[in-house]
Amino acid sequence: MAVFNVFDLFLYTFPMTTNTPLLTDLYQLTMAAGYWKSGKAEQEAVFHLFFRKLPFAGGYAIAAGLGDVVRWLEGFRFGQEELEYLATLPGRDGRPLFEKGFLDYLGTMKWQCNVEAIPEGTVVFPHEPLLRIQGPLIQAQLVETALLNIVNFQTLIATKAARVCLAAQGEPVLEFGLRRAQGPDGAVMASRAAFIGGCASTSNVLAGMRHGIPVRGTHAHSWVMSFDTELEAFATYAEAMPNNCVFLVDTYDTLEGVRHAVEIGQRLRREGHELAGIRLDSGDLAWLSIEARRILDEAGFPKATIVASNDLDEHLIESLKHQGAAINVWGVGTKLVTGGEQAALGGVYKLGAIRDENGEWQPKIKLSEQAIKVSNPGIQQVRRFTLNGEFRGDAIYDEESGCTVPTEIMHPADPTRVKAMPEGTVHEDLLRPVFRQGVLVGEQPTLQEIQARCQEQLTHLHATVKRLQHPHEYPAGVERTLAERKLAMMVEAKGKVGATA
Ligand SMILES: Nc1ncnc2c1ncn2[C@@H]1O[C@H](COP(=O)(O)OP(=O)(O)OP(=O)(O)O)[C@@H](O)[C@H]1O
Ligand SMILES: O=P(O)(O)OC[C@H]1O[C@H](OP(=O)(O)OP(=O)(O)O)[C@H](O)[C@@H]1O
Ligand SMILES: O=C(O)c1cccnc1
Repeated sequence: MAVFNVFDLFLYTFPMTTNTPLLTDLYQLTMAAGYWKSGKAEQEAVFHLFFRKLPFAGGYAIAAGLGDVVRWLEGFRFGQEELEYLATLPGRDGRPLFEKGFLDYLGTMKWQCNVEAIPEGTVVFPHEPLLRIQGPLIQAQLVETALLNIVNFQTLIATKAARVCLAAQGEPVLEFGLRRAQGPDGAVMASRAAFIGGCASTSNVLAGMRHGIPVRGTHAHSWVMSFDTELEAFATYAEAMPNNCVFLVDTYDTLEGVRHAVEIGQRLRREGHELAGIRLDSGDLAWLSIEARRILDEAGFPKATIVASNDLDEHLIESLKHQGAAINVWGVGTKLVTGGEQAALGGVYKLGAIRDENGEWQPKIKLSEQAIKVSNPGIQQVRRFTLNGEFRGDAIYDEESGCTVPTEIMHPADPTRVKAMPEGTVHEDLLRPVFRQGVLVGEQPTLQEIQARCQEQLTHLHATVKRLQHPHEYPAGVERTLAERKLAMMVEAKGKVGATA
């Protein structure tokens, strides 16, 4: 008889053990086998991870996911179980897909790449490498899919959270998304990213334990419905949880619910506790919140908060603010943790350069019919220019050839649009070392520090860039020397295509 222990059952039901190099697309492994077979595996290469289009038609994005990338890369090794599984995979003719020699090679592989990254919580723009991976071609290739998976999703959600939190104008945003998130792993990653983007807390207790995010919550309609009356429901909750009383008042009649909350609030006060607030979850949130505020204030509860939830996003919050809603805390779930109108960020991972047999770097370019999709060649760095505390422009430049001074930034899609950085700007390079030859360097920031960085970064962006709709386009592009080199490479590559056609 098969015997299950509880732990096995848990892993079976929730296989959240994604910390394995098999979190990849099969083609990475078949290419790896090809690199190994053809003797290219150890050739040094540089890849960049970047996105081409800002999410939510917004003016900026927030880099996120690096912490999980670091954890994944630290555990990057092929164990016995993984190798045994790969050995079972058949090729199209039914014979093993992978040679034993290749699997033995994978078994001895040790992560040895250099990784540079833009710190989490930094505001970032299209085409800027968020990560730069330099090392043996086979290794830099094998990590592509997992890195994209982690960074694309968390950058998307951190950006959404930043938009929601800016709309809430500094009032706390509680992330309520677990029940509607994209599976258990997606939910925990979303809670992490939402916190980076500015959320005050999460209802997701596992994310709280994993990442140290404050956990908060109210109660559900089921609590009220399980009693004969709403008053009895609030009274019983107050007895059980006197220090966590935010009553959900809209199960039957919202304003009557607020009066019941007040009645129990008075009882709590007599017993030395305080009514923390109420939550509205349906109806006209602007009108109801104003009425609820009046009732609470008149009853002597000016400090009781009014939490609102119900399919909120940054646009609804902005609208409710314009309507003068008396809401002080915003509960946001589905549209935050799923990205709402945008389900994914389209980040990509492209080869920038490869070292030839003479030890020289050969820049590489990927052509496209669409100018915006032609990749940037070289070993890239991002230089950010600041004037009087305001971010004024970002230049992607090639580290080998350097950044010209004074710096001119060419628009990524239209090289005739050039922005010269004004005199007096100070600059910093955004990509910083994370791994040196496979070894983690420096202290990793806490999630609280990352959140603080995000808040601080946003203060340096002009308000027009942060506008929810039709934001001003921040000047982020390619530095002139790199732009000219790219153009020359495009012409040369097109010539080669023409010559062979
Ligand atoms: N004053 C307002 N201005 C703009 N939108 C609002 C306002 N008040 C509520 N909304 C939004 O309108 C949508 C519909 O609200 P409504 O109360 O009809 O929700 P519902 O989903 O039908 O209610 P229930 O949750 O009880 O099913 C929600 O997304 C809600 O956040
Ligand atoms: O609307 P979202 O932004 O996704 O926020 C989360 C929603 O989840 C809950 O509703 P649900 O109907 O699941 O349970 P409830 O009985 O607690 O309201 C809560 O009341 C919110 O409305
Ligand atoms: O605590 C809450 O109020 C809560 C938690 C999850 C989803 N909706 C609301």
